[in-house]
Amino acid sequence: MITAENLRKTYGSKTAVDGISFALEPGKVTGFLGPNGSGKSTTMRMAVGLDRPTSGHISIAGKSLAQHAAPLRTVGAVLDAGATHPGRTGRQHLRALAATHRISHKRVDDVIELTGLESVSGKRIKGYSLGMNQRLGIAAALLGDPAVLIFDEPVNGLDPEGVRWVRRLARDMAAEGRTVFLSSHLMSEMAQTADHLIVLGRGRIIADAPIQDLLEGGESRVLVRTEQAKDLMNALAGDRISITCRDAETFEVSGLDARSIGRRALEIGAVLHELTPQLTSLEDSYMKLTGDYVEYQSGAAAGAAAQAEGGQA
Ligand SMILES: Nc1ncnc2c1ncn2[C@@H]1O[C@H](COP(=O)(O)OP(=O)(O)OP(=O)(O)O)[C@@H](O)[C@H]1O
Repeated sequence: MITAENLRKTYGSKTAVDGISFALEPGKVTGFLGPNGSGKSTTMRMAVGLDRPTSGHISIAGKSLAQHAAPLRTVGAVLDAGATHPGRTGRQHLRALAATHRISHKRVDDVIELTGLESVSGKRIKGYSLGMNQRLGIAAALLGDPAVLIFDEPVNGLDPEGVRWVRRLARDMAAEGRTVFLSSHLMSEMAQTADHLIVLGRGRIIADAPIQDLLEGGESRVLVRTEQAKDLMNALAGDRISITCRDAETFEVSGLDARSIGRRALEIGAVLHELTPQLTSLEDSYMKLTGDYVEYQSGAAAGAAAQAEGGQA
């Protein structure tokens, strides 16, 4: 279990993390989402004691990591996959780490197998690809069989098979009762992995909710296609109902469900060719949530965020 209370970190005049509080539950994958520069890495570094909070606390199982006798057995973290000795082989690197915690060679072999590094574990790390390095970082994190896993952008640099592997690993680890905390700046990565999301924007929490709630919190829209579009739009117009015309026969309605629209169409004798609820995608919810919090926005992203913010009007 990871708990943050009024956690704050400033670098000079820059506030990286602005007084955040959260509690992560075991048995769940919690996604830590936010645009670049929103404070995710800083929070994770403080969780594992690589950075000190300016104020507030972050603890693991009730204690700061420094207070735990065997950190590798408490938390497995992948924060910087490049932090290895390039002249060592993968196996030597893992054995050196294992030695600091009296972890057996057998366990080293187990994590090499678990992370699919058997064929390269005897090779020097300097020849590893980004994906192999990422797997090695994960192998190191798993060495002490910890109850808490913290991975910062774990799928960066992985090929599609590697991405799927990390997702499955995260889910399996949570299913075994561990607390799994994964960061990403992409909602699409989290949608398939996380049970719960904490969304950061400029150092503050802008959402802390089960994924399902974020989906349901979005505005629902229904796509309608009929030859009598004009008549049906007139019949549907009302308070808190917004209608956006797509073409002569197609429009989108928000504020009414498909059943009510179908009934109204029957009343005025309009023949419907299509009546499709548009599911709010997690990506839409995320853009809507973070649109105002992005530090540097490209033209296209700025436009999309503004559109998500302003609805369909
Ligand atoms: N050592 C540092 N010195 C000065 N500023 C820093 C330092 N570390 C982070 N920052 C700043 O703090 C803010 C938060 O950075 P952080 O790396 O935690 O964000 P992030 O959400 O992890 O982003 P990314 O996905 O780009 O890694 C950024 O504006 C960053 O420039």
